[in-house]
Amino acid sequence: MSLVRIEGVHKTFGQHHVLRGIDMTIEQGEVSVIIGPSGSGKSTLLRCVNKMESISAGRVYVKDELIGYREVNGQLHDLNPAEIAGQRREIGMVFQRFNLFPHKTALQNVMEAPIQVKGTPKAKARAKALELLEQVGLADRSGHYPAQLSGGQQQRVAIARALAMEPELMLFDEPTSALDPELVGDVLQVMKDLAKSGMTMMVVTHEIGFAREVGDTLSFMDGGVVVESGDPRELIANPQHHRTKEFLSRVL
Ligand SMILES: Nc1ncnc2c1ncn2[C@@H]1O[C@H](COP(=O)(O)OP(=O)(O)OP(=O)(O)O)[C@@H](O)[C@H]1O
Repeated sequence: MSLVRIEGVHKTFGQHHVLRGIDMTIEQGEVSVIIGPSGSGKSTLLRCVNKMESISAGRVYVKDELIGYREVNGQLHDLNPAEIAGQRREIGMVFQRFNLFPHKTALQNVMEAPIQVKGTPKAKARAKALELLEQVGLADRSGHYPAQLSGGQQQRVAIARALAMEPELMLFDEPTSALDPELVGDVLQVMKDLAKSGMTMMVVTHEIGFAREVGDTLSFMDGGVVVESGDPRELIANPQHHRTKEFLSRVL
């Protein structure tokens, strides 16, 4: 069974048809990397997967559960916010900007959601958060506030924070784009380790090296469609579509 099924997804913002029929499946443990030019709809697609955006047509299923909607006689009805929040517990998201709580330490940032959302006892949430901070290489920074951490360290806290909810699926939206170049490697390493541990991941990135090395599937999006997808190494070495070729020649 595919963990994620994206079926015929369209998204319009007013007159602007941003997603024009996206079909994609992601298997358990798969790392699905999405590349494409600015404005091609990559972020919008990720945001449709966890219902941060409503979709205009189509369906998204995670673990066979329709995300964001209830289907009655072929018609989709919005789930209520509590139901959507319940589904989002299964889907961690890491953004370009880390958006940590500035007045909370790294440890408090990571502990927060399990306590607030899942009612996890504080001691248990703390122990798990410390474990996760160690996993992302920040065991010695647990008492630091975001302003005392580099961008790369903040992003690793953000990853630990998402993992604290024990998600089935992790969405990464250009997680290294806002970082100074020398900080990118540490964040990518954490993502690589996560991939190795078997996490299912959808990753929007401009890091072609990451796509080649870590991705199981690479999809090239342009103009709101998936122009081509396949094995990352093959697709990068031998793109079939002229739009993919043109894009890769600019970024490689
Ligand atoms: N909330 C919104 N309202 C109106 N238009 C939007 C909204 N969000 C995105 N768009 C538009 O949808 C298009 C696709 O945006 P999206 O952010 O998904 O692209 P992207 O491929 O992720 O680009 P980038 O690589 O620059 O992040 C853009 O033209 C953008 O202006």
